[in-house]
Amino acid sequence: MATTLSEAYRNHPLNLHHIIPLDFSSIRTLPDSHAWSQSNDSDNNFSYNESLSIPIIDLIDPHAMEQIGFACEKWGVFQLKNHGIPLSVIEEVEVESKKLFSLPAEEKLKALRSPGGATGYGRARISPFFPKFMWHEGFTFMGSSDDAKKIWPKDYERFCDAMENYQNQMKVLSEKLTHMILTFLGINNSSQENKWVGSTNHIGAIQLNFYPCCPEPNRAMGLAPHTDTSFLTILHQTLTNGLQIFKDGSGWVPINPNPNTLVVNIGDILHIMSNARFHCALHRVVVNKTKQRYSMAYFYGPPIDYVISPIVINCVVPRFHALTVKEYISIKAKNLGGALSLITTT
Ligand SMILES: O=C(O)CCC(=O)C(=O)O
Ligand SMILES: [Fe+2]
Repeated sequence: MATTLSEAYRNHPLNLHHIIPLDFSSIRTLPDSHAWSQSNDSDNNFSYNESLSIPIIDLIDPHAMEQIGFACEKWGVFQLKNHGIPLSVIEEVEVESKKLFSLPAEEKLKALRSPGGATGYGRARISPFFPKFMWHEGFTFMGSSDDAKKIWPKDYERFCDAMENYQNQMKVLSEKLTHMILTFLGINNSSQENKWVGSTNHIGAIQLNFYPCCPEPNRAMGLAPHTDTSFLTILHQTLTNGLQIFKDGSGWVPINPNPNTLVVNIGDILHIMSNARFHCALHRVVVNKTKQRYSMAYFYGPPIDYVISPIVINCVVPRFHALTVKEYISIKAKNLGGALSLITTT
């Protein structure tokens, strides 16, 4: 599974030689390399709409499937409670994540993601599309202990066990949500669209994110606006605000953390499969002056040779051309936000 996603990224090397091993904790003023706006235009860039809130769905509610379907149509994102992931599994991954990001820069750089690689420490994959650096560090894990061994040659097991437990739990939850979502879309469990769900032949990756305190949060960007390439993403965030979703007509809407609640968002692949019936949520992360923020995302989707095509019922015209996951990853790696419009049929 890990090798397959690596294969898709190998053809799109990221030029990481200009990564700034910025020791965020020692910085007192915002460097120009990280300044996204002038001090006088910051209000426009970072304003948001607090009058709206993203639905919170209880997974054990008998109507959860319909509620999830409606949330996907309206928002492309929802919050999930009673999700069944043990608190201890989430706490462990949080502890290990904090341990990793608190290391000195030179330790973390031992596991720097190679240009054609898919895992390890480094900047966000979307970085090359933006002129400024983000106030963010990331680490991608896909089941292998190789990167952790570079950082902790003898003492990597705790970290890897925590990541693996989290990954296994997230996979089970993703499969459950996927069955509910496909059923909502009118696809039965034995059909072709469902075959990858529950098999080992899928893509599952953990993305650890860290947003250090920032001296000028109104001029810096934690994670720039993007949609996820996944089928769906499940995210745990620590108790610091920062994640926002873009809603047409309303602007940026915060998804502030709720204890014991995960955030689930629709990625490009499900947006295509739903023939654009489901929204794929554009999201970003803003930063904070006094509070650090961590998040742990699990990206879930079909294997790279799976053909993504819109599920169309009642002679509705497909809005996207069919293509493999690998082809879509390749288009996204070159076009980011423009990728979907390149595969539309009209
Ligand atoms: O940190 C967050 O809340 C969002 C992270 C995210 O969007 C991502 O890893 O793709
Ligand atoms: Fe994301």
